[in-house]
Amino acid sequence: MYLIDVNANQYGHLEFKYKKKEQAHKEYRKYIISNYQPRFCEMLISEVENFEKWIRETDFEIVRPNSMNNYGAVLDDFGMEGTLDTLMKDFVRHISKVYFADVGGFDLDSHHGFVVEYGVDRDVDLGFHTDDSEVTLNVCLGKQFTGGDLFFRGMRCEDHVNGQIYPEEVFDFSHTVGRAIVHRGRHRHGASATTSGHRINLILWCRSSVYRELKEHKNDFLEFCGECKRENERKACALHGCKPAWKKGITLVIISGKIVEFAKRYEHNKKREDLQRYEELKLKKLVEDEFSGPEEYDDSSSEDDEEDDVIKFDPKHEVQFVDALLKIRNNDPVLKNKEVELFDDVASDDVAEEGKVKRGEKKKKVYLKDVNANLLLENGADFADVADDDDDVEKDQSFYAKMEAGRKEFLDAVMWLEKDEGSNGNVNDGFDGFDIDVSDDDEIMWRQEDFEREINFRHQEGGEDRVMVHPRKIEGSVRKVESARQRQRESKKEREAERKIEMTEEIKRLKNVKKEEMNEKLKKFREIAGIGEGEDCVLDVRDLEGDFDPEEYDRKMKKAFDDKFYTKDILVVDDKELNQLIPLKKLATYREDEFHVPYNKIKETKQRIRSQLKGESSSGPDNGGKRSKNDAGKPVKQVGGAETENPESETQNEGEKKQSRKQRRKERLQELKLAPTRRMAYNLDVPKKKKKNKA
Ligand SMILES: O=C(O)CCC(=O)C(=O)O
Ligand SMILES: [Fe+2]
Repeated sequence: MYLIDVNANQYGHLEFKYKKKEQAHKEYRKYIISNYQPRFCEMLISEVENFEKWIRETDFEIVRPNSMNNYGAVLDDFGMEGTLDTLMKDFVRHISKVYFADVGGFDLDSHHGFVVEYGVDRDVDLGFHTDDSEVTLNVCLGKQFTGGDLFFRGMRCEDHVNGQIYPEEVFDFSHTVGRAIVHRGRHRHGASATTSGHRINLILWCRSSVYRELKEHKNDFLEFCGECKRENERKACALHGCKPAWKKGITLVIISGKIVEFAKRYEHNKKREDLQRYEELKLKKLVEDEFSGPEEYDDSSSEDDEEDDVIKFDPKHEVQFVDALLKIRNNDPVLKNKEVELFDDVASDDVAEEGKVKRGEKKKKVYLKDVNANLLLENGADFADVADDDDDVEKDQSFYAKMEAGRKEFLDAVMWLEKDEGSNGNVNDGFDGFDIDVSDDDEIMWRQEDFEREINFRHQEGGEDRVMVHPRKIEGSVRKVESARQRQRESKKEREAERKIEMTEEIKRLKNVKKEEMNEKLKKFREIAGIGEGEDCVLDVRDLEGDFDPEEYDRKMKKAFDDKFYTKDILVVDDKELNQLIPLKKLATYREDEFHVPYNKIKETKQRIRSQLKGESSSGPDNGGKRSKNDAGKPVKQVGGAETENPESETQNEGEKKQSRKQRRKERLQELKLAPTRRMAYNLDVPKKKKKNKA
C-alpha cells in the first residue's frame, strides 16, 4: 500500500509525498492528510440544519440531492455554488488530473454539490450505484455515528454496470469525520447502514464537458472498466498465445486533509458577504435596523410593480408584433438592413397617449436588435436558434478553444505525472494513472497520445454519423399564443410571492448575522472592561454601530472603565497592569488576540489594588474625584468617572476632552514621579481621614 500525503497547506498547491508502506492492498493508493478543518464542517452542518428547519417550517418542497436520498440538500441551491466551484477547480482537479485523467479529470468544469444525511430517523443506507459524475469528492463532515461504511465494487462502463464483482475489486472504506475520498463516478459503490447517530457527508460530483463530448463519439477508450479490460486482455492473449494477467491500478484516492485556507476563506467571505448585503438592504431601506422586530419584505419600492400586471392590448401593436415575428422567422431580406424599424415602441406610445411625452420629442425607435432581445426574453433560448445561426459558429469556436485549453492542461498533467514518476523510483510499482500498468513508459505515452487523438479527431474518425444533440427547448420557455399573457401574469404573481417570502427569510437571516456580530463585539468589550455577567454595561449593541464619534467614545469608555476605578487606583498599578486595566488598545480589533487579558485576571488585579488602597487610605470617591492643579496650573488629568457625579469637575472635563490621550498619560506618569512633598501638597498620597482630621 502507498501512503500519499497531500499537503494542502498552501491553498490550491498540493505537495505529494510518496511513502512506501508494507504491502497491503497493492491496488489502492491512499492520500492521507489530517483533518478537514472541523470549523468548516461544523458550519456547513449548521447551515444544512438551518436549511432543513426552514424547509420543515415553511412546508417547502425541495429537490433532494439525487433520486436515492430523501434527506440532505443541494448546496448549490443555498449560495454555495461559487465555493464548491473553487473547491472543484483548486482542489479536486489537482488530484484528478493525475489520477483520473482518463475520464477528463484534467478538465472538470461543472459540478453538482450536495450533502447527504443518514441516521435511524433519516436515510439509513444507500444502494449500490454509480454517480452521474466523472470524479466524485466525498467528505465526511460529521457528526457522531456508527456504521455507514462505503463499499466499492469495481469500475464499470455503461454496458457492464451490472456485471459480476471480482474479488480484487472489493474495497470497504470507513468514514471518519474530516476525511475525504475521491473516486471515479463510474466506480460502483454504496453505503451500508448508519446504525446509530447521524452521518452527514458533503458530496461533490465533478463533471467534464470535454470528456462527455468525447464519449458521445467514441467509448472504446474507456479503459477503466474492469470488464472491458478483461475482455481486451482475453482477446490479446488469444491472439498472442499468452496468459492473461489481471493488472491492478489506482481505483480511488483517500484524503484526510487540511484545507485550511479554503475553510477559512469560506467562513470569512460568507460573513462579509452577508454583512455587506445587509448594509445594502439597509441603504435601500428594505430593513429598518437590526433591533426592529421581524419585518416583511416590502417590494413596493421596486420599479416594476403592479402596473406591470395589467398588460394593455393594442391591436395595432399586436399586428406589428406578429408581422415582425414572421419576418424574422422567414428570414426576410428586409432584416438585412440593421436600421429596419419593425414597429413603434409600445411603451412610448402609451406614454404619449397619456400626454406625458413633450411635443416635438422624438419617439424611441425599436431596432432589430431590440426585437431580438425582447423575443429572447419572452420566448427563451428556442427563438435564438431561428434568429441567428451565427451563434452556433460562436459556440463551436468557444468549444474548440475550450478543447484546446483542456488539451494543454492534459499535457501539463502528463508532464507533471512524468516528473513525479521520475522523482520517485517506487511510484510505478502498482500505480497507474489510467488503471493500466504504467511500468512501461511507452505504453503510457501511447495511451496519452491516443487520448489526445481521440479528442482532436473525434469528428473525423468514425464520429461523422453521430450528430451532437443538445436539448434546445427548455420546458416552459416557449411562448404559447392563447392565454399566454394570462399565465404570465399568474406566474409573475407567484414569483413575486415567492420572492417576498424568500426576501423576508433572507432579511431575517441577515439580521441575525448582524446581531451575532454585534453581540460578539459587545461580549469582547465586556470581557476587556471586566464587566461580569448580569452587571450593567454602559455600552449596548447600538453603540457599536454608526459613525465614530471620538468624544462620545471617550466619554463612554471613561464611564465603562472608570466608574469603579479612580485615578488613585491607577496610580498604584505598574505599567504592565495599567496596560491590562486601561485596555483601549485592546478594542482595536487587529490586536485583540495579542492583548487578550482574561476577565478573572482583570478582576483579580482590581481586587488586589482595592485591598492595597484600603490598607493605605480610606479615601472616598470625592477625594479621588477632586484634584487640585498641577504645577503648570493645568487641571490634573482625571481618569476617574467622578465627573458625572460631581458637577464641579464638569468644567474640568471640558478641558480634559481637549487633551490627547497621550498627553494625559504623560501627565499621569509625571505625577507619579513627583517628590513626596509635592504629592502631599497635591493631596495625592494624603489619606482622607488625616486630611479631615487636620481640617
Ligand atoms: O453516503 C455516502 O457517503 C455516499 C453517497 C453517495 O455515494 C452519493 O450520494 O452518490
Ligand atoms: Fe455515489
